[in-house]
Amino acid sequence: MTAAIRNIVAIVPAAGIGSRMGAAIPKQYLTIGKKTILSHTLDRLLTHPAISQVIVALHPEDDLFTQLSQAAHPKLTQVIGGSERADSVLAALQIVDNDAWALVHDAARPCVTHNDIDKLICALNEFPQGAILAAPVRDTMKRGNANGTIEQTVERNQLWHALTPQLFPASALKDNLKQALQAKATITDEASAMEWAGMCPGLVTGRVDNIKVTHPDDLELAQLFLTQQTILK
Ligand SMILES: Nc1ccn([C@@H]2O[C@H](COP(=O)(O)OP(=O)(O)OP(=O)(O)O)[C@@H](O)[C@H]2O)c(=O)n1
Ligand SMILES: C[C@](O)(CO)[C@H](O)COP(=O)(O)O
Repeated sequence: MTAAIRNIVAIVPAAGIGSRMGAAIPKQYLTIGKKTILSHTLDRLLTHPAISQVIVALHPEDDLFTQLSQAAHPKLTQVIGGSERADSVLAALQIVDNDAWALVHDAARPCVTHNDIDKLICALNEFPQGAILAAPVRDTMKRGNANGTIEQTVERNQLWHALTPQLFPASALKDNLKQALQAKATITDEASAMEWAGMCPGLVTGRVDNIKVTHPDDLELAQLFLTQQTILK
């Protein structure tokens, strides 16, 4: 089967403030090795041969992005993000051609590999409505309650951690995301907007080192993974 030629545009929501990180600056501008987290992420996307353009959604008061070398990259376009992650993604989708595919990837996930991006793109042959990278849950899962004790054990069969990138037809994602937000649906990733519209996105097993840097202890883990990926190249 010949691979379909798709126009794939990467969207990087990078307009958050990183409150759970508790740093003096937004977490995407913290450095790992010699680059910021955002620079690591953008380099992974800008160097992937199947990605034609990278759109980064920035906080309206972001005065750090222009200091990154990637800011001048010819494939990169900036937009102003919104109050929630989904708003930032929707802002970026406004400038994506309707016939393109939107590959949405968190700025806070610097360890994504080209191999995982390739897996996701290839999976579109099996999942024409779109697909996401995800990691099957390994541990026994518990739901806690307000007093800090276990309420129940959650069935972990077919339970997955949703990762990014998440890859969908740009036009459908834009329409469904807009309508889901207008309906006040809880949208924490692109797949939830597509599910809200009745779609069935595919699950593509991704690497567990594709972590989202969220809390302070994630920084050391991301540094370890980035170092290991460089050594094992
Ligand atoms: N209004 C927002 C909120 C988040 N994001 C981006 O969405 C990604 C995932 O969000 P998260 O990890 O929650 O980042 P923050 O919102 O910055 O973190 P926190 O919730 O701890 O403030 C991040 O790259 C973040 O920059 C965004 O573009 N626009
Ligand atoms: C999109 C995401 O990374 C998938 O797990 C996650 O939903 C982002 O959540 P956040 O609270 O905006 O970090």
